[in-house]
Amino acid sequence: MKKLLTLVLITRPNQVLLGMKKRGFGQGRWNGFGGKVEKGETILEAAKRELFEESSLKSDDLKEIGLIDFEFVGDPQILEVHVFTTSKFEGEPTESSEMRPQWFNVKDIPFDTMWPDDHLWFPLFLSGTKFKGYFLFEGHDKILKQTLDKVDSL
Ligand SMILES: CNc1nc2c(ncn2C)c(=O)[nH]1
Repeated sequence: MKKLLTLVLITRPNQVLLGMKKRGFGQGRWNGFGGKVEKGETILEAAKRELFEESSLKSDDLKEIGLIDFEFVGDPQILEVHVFTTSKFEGEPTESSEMRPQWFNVKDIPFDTMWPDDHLWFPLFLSGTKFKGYFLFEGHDKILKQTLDKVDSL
């Protein structure tokens, strides 16, 4: 049982745009922008749509840089998260019902208010290294098992 999700990380020199999730899954944590892949849309189309819906930014340059499977003890649904990034975008980051956007210096990423896996793979994303990961969570704070590998292609 896999659920396809997208995650978009927008960068500008020395900075990453994150959004404070205001409700729902991951509420209270800074994260990239993204969400579910709907029927009839590609994963890339979903990433662009969610980016616009959650931040008002538009990009035709999203590049997939990571693939992460998240499993939660007791939940048969595995989240397959496709991670994209770009530094080419249009618009101004704007708060939405879902997200409050804010630019962070790459040296001050607020990992203590992000998902506990993020500090493990962010360095790979920031260095432009493609990666595949797997994280087994117990609840939303404890990682029981993990794998993280650099890959040449996704
Ligand atoms: C469970 N950890 C985790 N889940 C995420 C993330 N982004 C989207 N989803 C669903 C993330 O960074 N970590």
